Amino acid sequence: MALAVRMRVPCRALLCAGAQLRGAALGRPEWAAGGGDGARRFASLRVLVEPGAEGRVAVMKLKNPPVNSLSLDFLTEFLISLEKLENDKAFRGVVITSDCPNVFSAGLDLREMYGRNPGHYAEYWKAVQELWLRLYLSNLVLVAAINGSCPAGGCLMALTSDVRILSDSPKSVIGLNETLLGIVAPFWFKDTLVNTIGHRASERALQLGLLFPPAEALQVGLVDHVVPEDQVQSMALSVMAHWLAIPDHARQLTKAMMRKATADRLIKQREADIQNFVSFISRDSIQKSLQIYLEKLKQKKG
Ligand SMILES: CCCCCCCCCC/C=C/CC(=O)SCCNC(=O)CCNC(=O)[C@H](O)C(C)(C)COP(=O)(O)OP(=O)(O)OC[C@H]1O[C@@H](n2cnc3c(N)ncnc32)[C@H](O)[C@@H]1OP(=O)(O)O
Repeated sequence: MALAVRMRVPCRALLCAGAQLRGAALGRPEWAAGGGDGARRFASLRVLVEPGAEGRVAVMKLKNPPVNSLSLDFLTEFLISLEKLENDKAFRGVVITSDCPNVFSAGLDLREMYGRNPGHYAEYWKAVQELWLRLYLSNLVLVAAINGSCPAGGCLMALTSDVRILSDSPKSVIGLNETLLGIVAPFWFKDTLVNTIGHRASERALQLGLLFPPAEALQVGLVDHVVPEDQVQSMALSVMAHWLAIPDHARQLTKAMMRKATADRLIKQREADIQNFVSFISRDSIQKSLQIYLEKLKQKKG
């Protein structure tokens, strides 16, 4: 019952139950507690959660190598971890960072959107929506410690945070580059960007599929700080301390006031958005674009 009362996002429990079933069906343990404070430190295959130095802050490390693509399995494990943190009153803030060198997240997993059936596309898109809603409306202070490349869905994930710190490295580019793949960022990706950098800058960034290098990302307001790579984590914790100095109730209500209307737009038309996605992604022309893009990614190596 307590869980039901705390639920602000429809179907979350169902999604998580589905994830656990899928994990069980694959015959692997979903969670392994570790360390002296096992109750607070937990890990799934693809998400590592560690308490920060002061205990009020958790660090979530994305570890879905090689590039932290947001596969369905990754999304379900991430959502379960986040729910655990939301339900644990001891935690007030979360730093989200990557365990994969040079990449924060490559965004949505292209293999989930290419060559599958409509049922799979629908299940996948529902999980992507869920990720955005849960992060965007989180009561926790979220700080994205972006220690590498951050395109498309990776950028969306970072944009849900309250603060973004980007490593000052040539690999650390960030943006919604969907048009470069021949696909279109959904309205709620666009809304999140507009809420962060404004309408004109978003229009340009979205149409051109811009991936901003650190200095430009800072200038346009896509990130809040750019620091040397080895200072990303410490900067995130220091910014977090600043945000945690504000009383939770006042900060949380203010965050909801700023974000609820944007989230409600999707909540009101979730099913239609799923259907739009399924019919868009199933088009032959879109599948062809994705195929070409995937081939380009592979050829890059050879
Ligand atoms: C009007 C109607 C509206 C309807 C609405 C419908 C809208 C649909 C929108 C759907 C939205 C999508 C958002 C997305 O997130 S799409 C994903 C976009 N991501 C990218 O463009 C990033 C692609 N990747 C890279 O650029 C690079 O990989 C990297 C992140 C810069 C890292 O480079 P690095 O050199 O380290 O690594 P490699 O490129 O060699 O990659 C290693 C292997 O990983 C595979 N890979 C990379 N990215 C992805 C991915 N996103 N999904 C799946 N797999 C990925 C790559 O192919 C390599 O695989 P290999 O080892 O098997 O060759």
